[in-house]
Amino acid sequence: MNQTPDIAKGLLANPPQELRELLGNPRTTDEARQAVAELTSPPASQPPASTMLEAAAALPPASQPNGSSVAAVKELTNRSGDGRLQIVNETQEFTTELSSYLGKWGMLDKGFAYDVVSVFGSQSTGKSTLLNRLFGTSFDVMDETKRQQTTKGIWMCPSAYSSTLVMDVEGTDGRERGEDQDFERKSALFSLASTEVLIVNLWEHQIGLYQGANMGLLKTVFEVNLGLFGGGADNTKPKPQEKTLILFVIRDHVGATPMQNLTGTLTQDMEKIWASLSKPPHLADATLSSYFDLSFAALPHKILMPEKFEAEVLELRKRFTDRSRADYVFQPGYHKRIPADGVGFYMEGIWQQVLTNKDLDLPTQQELLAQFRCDEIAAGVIEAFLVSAKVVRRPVEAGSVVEGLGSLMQDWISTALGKFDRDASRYHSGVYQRKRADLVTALHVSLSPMFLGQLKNLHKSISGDFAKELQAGLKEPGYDFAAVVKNATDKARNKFLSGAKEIQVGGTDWDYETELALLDEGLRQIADKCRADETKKMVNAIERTVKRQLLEPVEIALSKPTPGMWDTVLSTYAKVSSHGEESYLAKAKSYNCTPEENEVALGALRARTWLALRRKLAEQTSDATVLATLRDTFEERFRYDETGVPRVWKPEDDLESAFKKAKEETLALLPLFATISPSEDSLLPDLPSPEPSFDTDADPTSFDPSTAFTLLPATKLLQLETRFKREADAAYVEAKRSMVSSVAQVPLWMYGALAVLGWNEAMAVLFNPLYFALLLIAAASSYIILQLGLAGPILQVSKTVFYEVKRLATEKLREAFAEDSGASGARTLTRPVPASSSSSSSPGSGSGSGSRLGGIDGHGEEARRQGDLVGEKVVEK
Ligand SMILES: Nc1nc2c(ncn2[C@@H]2O[C@H](COP(=O)(O)OP(=O)(O)OP(=O)(O)O)[C@@H](O)[C@H]2O)c(=O)[nH]1
Repeated sequence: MNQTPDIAKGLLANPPQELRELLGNPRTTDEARQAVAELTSPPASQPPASTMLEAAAALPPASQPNGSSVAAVKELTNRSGDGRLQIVNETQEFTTELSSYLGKWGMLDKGFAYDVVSVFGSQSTGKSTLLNRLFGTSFDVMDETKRQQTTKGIWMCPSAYSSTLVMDVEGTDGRERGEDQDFERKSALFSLASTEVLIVNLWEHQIGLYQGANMGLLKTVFEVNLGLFGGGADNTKPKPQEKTLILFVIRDHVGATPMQNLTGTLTQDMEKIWASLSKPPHLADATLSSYFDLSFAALPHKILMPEKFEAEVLELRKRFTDRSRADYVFQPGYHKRIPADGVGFYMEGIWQQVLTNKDLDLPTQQELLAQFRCDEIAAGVIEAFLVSAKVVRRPVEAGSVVEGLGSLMQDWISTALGKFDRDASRYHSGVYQRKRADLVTALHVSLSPMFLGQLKNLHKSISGDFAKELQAGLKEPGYDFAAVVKNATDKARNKFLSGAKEIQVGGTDWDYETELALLDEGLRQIADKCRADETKKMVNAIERTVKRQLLEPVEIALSKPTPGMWDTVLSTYAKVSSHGEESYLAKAKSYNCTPEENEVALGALRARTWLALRRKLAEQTSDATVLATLRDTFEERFRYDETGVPRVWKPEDDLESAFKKAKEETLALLPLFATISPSEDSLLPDLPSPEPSFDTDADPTSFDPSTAFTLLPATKLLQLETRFKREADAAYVEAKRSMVSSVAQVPLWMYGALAVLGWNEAMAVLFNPLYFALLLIAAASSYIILQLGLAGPILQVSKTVFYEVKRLATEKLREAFAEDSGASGARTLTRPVPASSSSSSSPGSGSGSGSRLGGIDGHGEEARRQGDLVGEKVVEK
């Protein structure tokens, strides 16, 4: 079972001092930190072995628990197709694939935690061999048998042991290029612009040969360096890191000459070369050490002393990997401060400049790089930002209020700026700051519609809640309208303000005041509408009360017409109207109505009160009502006496005078209904103006002020007078009749005569038991019939029976008399009739016969008539 993760965990749980320093070092990669974090936090599952390897590879070998195995993995990678890249080919073209290769090599996210080393030296001096041994790279090594130049142009390969990019530069002695030093100069420029450590590879026996190829190379390097980092006369631009380490690796060091001597000789040679340079005036005093540090290493003969060679190579490797060593070569002062993800673009730019421009302007290159990379990073950041924002943008556009939108927006901005800062802050500071400001603006601009949308949605939702709140408040018993509106408004405003402030993003000039003003206006309109509705309801309620108070007294007054009736009506009207207005004003106080609104509402109330009065008056002065009132008045005077007792007209009463008086008095009241005419004109009310603007839906009818006090026209009065007279006359006739009928009654003396004449019969009945019993039975039957209410039906049945008997008797009698007459008629007709009698030639006989027949017929008809009369008389009896 592999216990490496547990060991690593234990180590990381209580890290040694070196590891702590490493984690605190800004050059330690994010990847390494991430892997350490994963190991130290409790894992959901075992971390993959690759993560462990990556983490270990990202740490310097000194802290690698199993460094050799990691290197082996990387070496394998380097030997594969992706392991190296020719960044500049034989025709001096720069590769287009450097960035993608850097990605494959896992270098892009290293930030500044990477190093660049390049090697210079004569051709076929074992440079590629040295690099391969030192860094585990896979540069081509010369075939011993052919002795041909192998490295053409510039190659790059990552180190297997650290985040180091290694460049193998074509040999500089120009044996195969002739004396053309063009490429040598360009490659030196290129290397110095991007390299921290320049390895100068030379044989031990070349040292001291001042005129050798290496010396020419170094002179070129120094000259180029002055052009690059000398700054020229222009000191306005910031200088890049200007120091470079030159590491002399003395090959085939046999040890005969002490190292100290060799380094001394080389240093002297460098100083000589430096002194021999033609420097610009402002750099006349510049020393070699201002621009270069010199370092030395020696390696034994690879063929003759292979083991020693290997051992020394391993030792030399530590100077490239072990940060704790004093002679560690990648000191921060040498780093060219190009972030790893910009190396591809930067090197390409440098090479293009090298090809076209002899005076390479590094600050401009770094600015260009910064601009390019900052734009790229910002674009990536914005893309991720928009993806996050898209999820929330939809509901906002659909009209929803997204809770916590402000925090979300802040998070997106923080995340975006965090990413941008992490990647872009490594570039040119000025450009980074500028691009950051641009990014912030772009982020704010892209969020601005969401801010405005959320404000609108807040406005809408709060307006809805406000209306509901008002409705609920107005349903409370005894509510105070002004207080309800104020509470709801305060609540709505506070909600809006807290929502609007929540989505305010720092650094923006986003303004919610405009929307707040719109909200205020909207709330005011809703409250006004509500107030108008409530005012209408209130006016309607007052109107109902006013009508109740007004109409009954008016009806009573007009049903008993008197000359003072209009005074009563108008004073009631005035009292009720003013009471209604007072109660409106008392209630309207809490509605905060404006004086204009009060005026309109009061106008409406007055108009409606007047209309109600007018309608009632119209109703009371309709034909039927006026006639009924007159009739009642007339009857009251004619049919009842002064004490209210109904009159029974007697012959001695003066019916005509009484009738005349009652009729005249009643007719005198009719003109009262014609116009509203109080005893004093001052009692006439001021006519209200018809309501034009208040609740026209409720009662749009208006009235004509010119006929406001007229009720009945003269023609109508005449009609009513005529109709009334007719009715009064009928009443007179009826009274007269009743008087006659009372005159035709049985005289009193008849009752006396009846008592005297019928005394004996009455006594006979009373003292005869049979008659008396029959009388009692008859009385008892009558009583029962009356008690059961059968008198009517019995009477009806009796009548029916009587009429039926009468009819039958009449028919029988008629038949009987008809038969009797028929028999005598028949007897007359049986007499012989002369033949001539049927002849019509004798006018005498004709006429005689005719008169006889006529006599017979007239006799029969007469007899029948007499029979009928007798029959009828019998039946009547
Ligand atoms: N004497 C000696 N020969 C070496 C040493 N290292 C490598 N060689 C040999 O030198 C020859 C050239 O090696 P390379 O590594 O190709 O040299 P190079 O400088 O990269 O050659 P180019 O790329 O063509 O310029 C090879 O045949 C190696 O075996 C060394 O330390 N001493």
